[in-house]
Amino acid sequence: MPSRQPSSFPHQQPTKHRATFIFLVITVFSSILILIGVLYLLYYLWYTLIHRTRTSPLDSCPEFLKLHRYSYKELNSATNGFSDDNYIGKGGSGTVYRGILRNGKLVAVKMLDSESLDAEREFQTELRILGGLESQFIVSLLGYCFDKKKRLVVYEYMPNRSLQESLFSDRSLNWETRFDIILDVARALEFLHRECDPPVIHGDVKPSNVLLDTEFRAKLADFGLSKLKIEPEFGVDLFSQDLSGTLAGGGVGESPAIGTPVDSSNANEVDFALALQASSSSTPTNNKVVCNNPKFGFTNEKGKDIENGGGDDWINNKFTNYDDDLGLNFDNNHIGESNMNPSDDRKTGKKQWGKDWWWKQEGSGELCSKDYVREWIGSQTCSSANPDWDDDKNFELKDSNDNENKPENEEQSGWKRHRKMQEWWKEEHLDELSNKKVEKKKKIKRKLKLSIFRKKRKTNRHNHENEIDPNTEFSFRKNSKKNSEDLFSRELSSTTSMRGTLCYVAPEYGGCGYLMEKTDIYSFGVLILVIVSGRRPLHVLSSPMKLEKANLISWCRQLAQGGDLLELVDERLKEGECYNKVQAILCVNLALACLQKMPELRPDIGDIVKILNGEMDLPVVPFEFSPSPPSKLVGKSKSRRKNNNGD
Ligand SMILES: Nc1ncnc2c1ncn2[C@@H]1O[C@H](COP(=O)(O)OP(=O)(O)OP(=O)(O)O)[C@@H](O)[C@H]1O
Repeated sequence: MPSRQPSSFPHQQPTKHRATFIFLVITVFSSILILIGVLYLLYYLWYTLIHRTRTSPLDSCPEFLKLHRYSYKELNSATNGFSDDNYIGKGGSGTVYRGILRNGKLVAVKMLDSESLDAEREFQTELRILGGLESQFIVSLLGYCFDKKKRLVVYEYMPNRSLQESLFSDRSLNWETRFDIILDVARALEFLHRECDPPVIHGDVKPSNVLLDTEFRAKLADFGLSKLKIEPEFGVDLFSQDLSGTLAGGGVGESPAIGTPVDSSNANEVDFALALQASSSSTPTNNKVVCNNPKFGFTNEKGKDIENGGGDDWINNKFTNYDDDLGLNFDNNHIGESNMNPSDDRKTGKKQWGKDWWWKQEGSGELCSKDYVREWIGSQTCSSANPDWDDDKNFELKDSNDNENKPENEEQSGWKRHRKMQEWWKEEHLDELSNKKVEKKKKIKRKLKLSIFRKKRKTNRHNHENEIDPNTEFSFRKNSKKNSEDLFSRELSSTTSMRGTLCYVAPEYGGCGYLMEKTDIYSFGVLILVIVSGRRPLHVLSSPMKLEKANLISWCRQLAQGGDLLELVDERLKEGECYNKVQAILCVNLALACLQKMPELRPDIGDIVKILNGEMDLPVVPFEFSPSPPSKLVGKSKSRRKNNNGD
């Protein structure tokens, strides 16, 4: 049998070769395609990464897309290289310059301090919130510039600058203008609280944030500290909580009370506000402690009443025993004693907070308390048209005469005081600062685990955040200028350690509590008093008689008791009797209503506008007690008032 020959072999060979060839071609092509794909992917990743670092993180937010983004070059030429000629003013977060854009539009350009993390946060908050607001009572945000480390915000230009400058300058504002400004600010708040969805809480209502146009109509500005009232941040209903459960404990280590910040990392932020508020308390007896900050370990008012078996009288006491006046109240007899955690002895031993240090006059060679306050008071020691301030200047002179042995000019002594103030604060807060540092380091570690890509950036950022330099943490004049006028020219202002502005911030907020509409209402109350009186909220004067007027809110409450509210009106208005007395009384009474300690008792902004427009009567204001300074300091004036009242 013939063997089987592979008859098809000659035909199969080329077929097999062809198949191999096709297979090879496909393999090569697909390899090339895969390679191209991988290369493209790598290129895409690289491009995105590079591109991302070159654009603003704000670009991805829809709110910012509608805002105009200016180039730094454009703003640089608009402000003539940010020249001194175009310098308008300096605030806590940056410097403001006047500028003219290429289209001829006059603008105000705020250059934020690039070093400050607060500035970065405020920059984003300002753009996110103000960028979306449109109202004739709110300053318009025209655009922004984000260039490497530089952050600039462009606003409409307000020719008459801030209310702060107008109110405390030689050109006094007449009554009509003042009343209109009050109404404008009320309308601005009405817009924010009632017409915006979600409502916006401004968080920093004060004269330097009220800007005036050509006709002196006011617009609210500076939304760097503002908040949108959105859940869940605002999910905690501050005032419908079980007060008994929350307040009864109140001691150290127990649940913090309402309005008390939960985040211990923020605790530092409130401390100084509390300290100064503590210092404002001056009634030696009968004061109840309502500070609930666990850091200080004070027993709250209700807790104390319960201890004393008087729990049911709590609400009543609230209205009759409130001391105050920048807000929180402290028992002078107990601060640093029974209410204090023994572990806090360190704080109380050296600290003078429990004893009304700011009422105390000259010390024993130590930096006296008045000097601390002077630091806070700021520019009132500089030029002013207010007759009271002349007294203050005389006092300054007297001080320097007393110290003839140590001749030093105002600038030197000012700096010396400032340094001492910083040292004092550093010493007081050293432990807290290092605790904060450790806390934040832990946070960074956690965050680093979450992201590999942003590892480097995040580390840098947070390390920077951790670099707590006590010298800058609490600085009154971070950007101090050389001349002596600037030495005192910073108004009480938001600092890196305190959110909001001292004296304007509501007691329940205290720097890091929940920002609510009623927090703005409190600040608005202070603003009304400042506008009506032409005085700053905290104003230390030389003569004992005037010392009782140092705290504007406290003084106003005393006047309310005596029924002589018009005494509060700016002397410059009183001179020619050129003001509307009915409106003035209405304003002061309204302010008192806004300054209620219990936030829910303050009127809401809708009612305030109606009251100012004469469409609604002022609600009856519950009586709140305000103390006088220690009698040895104001003995004369007190007795005089008593006599006047026929007591
Ligand atoms: N749009 C504007 N038009 C005209 N002047 C302005 C404008 N914005 C701000 N200014 C001026 O610049 C000054 C500084 O403003 P800025 O908002 O930086 O600080 P501030 O409100 O005084 O203080 P802080 O930021 O600490 O609250 C203001 O007092 C005001 O005189």
